[in-house]
Amino acid sequence: MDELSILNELRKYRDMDLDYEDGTILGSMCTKPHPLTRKISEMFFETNLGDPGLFKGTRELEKQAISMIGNVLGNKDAFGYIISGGTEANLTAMRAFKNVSKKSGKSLNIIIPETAHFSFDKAKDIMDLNVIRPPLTKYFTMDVKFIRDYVFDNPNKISGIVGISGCTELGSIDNIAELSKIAVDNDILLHVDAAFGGFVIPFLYDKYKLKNYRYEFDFSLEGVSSITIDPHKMGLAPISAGGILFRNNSFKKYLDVDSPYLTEKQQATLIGTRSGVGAAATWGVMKLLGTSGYKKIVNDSMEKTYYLTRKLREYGFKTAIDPVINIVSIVDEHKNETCAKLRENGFHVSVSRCVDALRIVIMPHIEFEHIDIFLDCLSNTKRY
Ligand SMILES: CC1=C(O)/C(=C\N=C/Cc2ccc(O)cc2)C(COP(=O)(O)O)=CN1
Repeated sequence: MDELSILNELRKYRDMDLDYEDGTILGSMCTKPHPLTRKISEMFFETNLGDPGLFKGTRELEKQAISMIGNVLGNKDAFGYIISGGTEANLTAMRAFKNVSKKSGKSLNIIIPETAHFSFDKAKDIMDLNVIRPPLTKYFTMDVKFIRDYVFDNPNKISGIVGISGCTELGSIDNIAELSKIAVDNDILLHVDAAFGGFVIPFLYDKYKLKNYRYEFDFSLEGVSSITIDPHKMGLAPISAGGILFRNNSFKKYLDVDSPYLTEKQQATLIGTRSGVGAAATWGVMKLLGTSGYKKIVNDSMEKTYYLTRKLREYGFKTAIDPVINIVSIVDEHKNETCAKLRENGFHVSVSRCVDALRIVIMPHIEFEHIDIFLDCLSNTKRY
């Protein structure tokens, strides 16, 4: 085949994919990347941060991107990497937990909520974590009184806590401020999974903040040791661009392995060969949008979230919780059937595991008219 026929053949497959701009993708936490990142991808498409001595400029951009994200998270000394995604970021944090615990002689007992993303199931499988699941409050956050008592009753037995800032299914935000105090009081590591919430919560207008939640989650809380925050979700960077940040580079020794044949003699990331596109695109889109740009994106999404929630109630639907961030959970005891029918009608929603509800994520590609069309489709689906 010559190049043109290869491209024509590939186009046939690409045309089978859905398009964010159609407004029918309602269950995704990714969206159309910012147009600037297309040019950046082209510029950096052959770079390899797995051998950074060959790509010193790209490595510098990764460091600056981490520093920019660190500034958003209240820590200019943050250490970390722009990696494949939130899964790799969470695995990396658990790997650091495991190695710190090994050094301190603590057993690998980690408190992780049921609302955690399934990447922690992979971490448990790979690293034999002993996971403790605390009870949840009616706001789908961990019961911090239970955690404080449990840690007190099991001195020196808990090596880490994972808190979620914007959980995958419902968007709930754990009480990180309280978890931070527990972590400091008991010399426990605290990892915050803000894969989705990290590019939402710092930019959220107060008028969208609910009184039942504590929104602080970043390094300004003394007990937070690491944070997952993904530019390829609400950061508008292209896939793959996940982020893992640690409070400082003292954590690097818990991640490094010798990499004798590379330009750097030690490598900390799980993935070896890795494109520099994610790092460069994160740098570019953050420079372009800045705080005001992300505030506009986030609060426009919240406006649409509130619009959907208001209209749902007019149609007689209920939400499992009031929207904490741009995620809406529509109570539906027949969630799987409804999800299938909506899909037959061209709408791609997802379902929650922890409640009987449809899960809608109002990403920047969703417009008000998309919401109106979806609501009509949902209402017709539920009528019969
Ligand atoms: C709190 C948290 C998450 O909501 C999460 C992913 N979430 C959602 C990933 C997703 C993206 C697009 C799509 O169409 C469907 C799902 C991950 C893993 O992030 P990933 O490895 O980049 O997918 C970690 N933590």
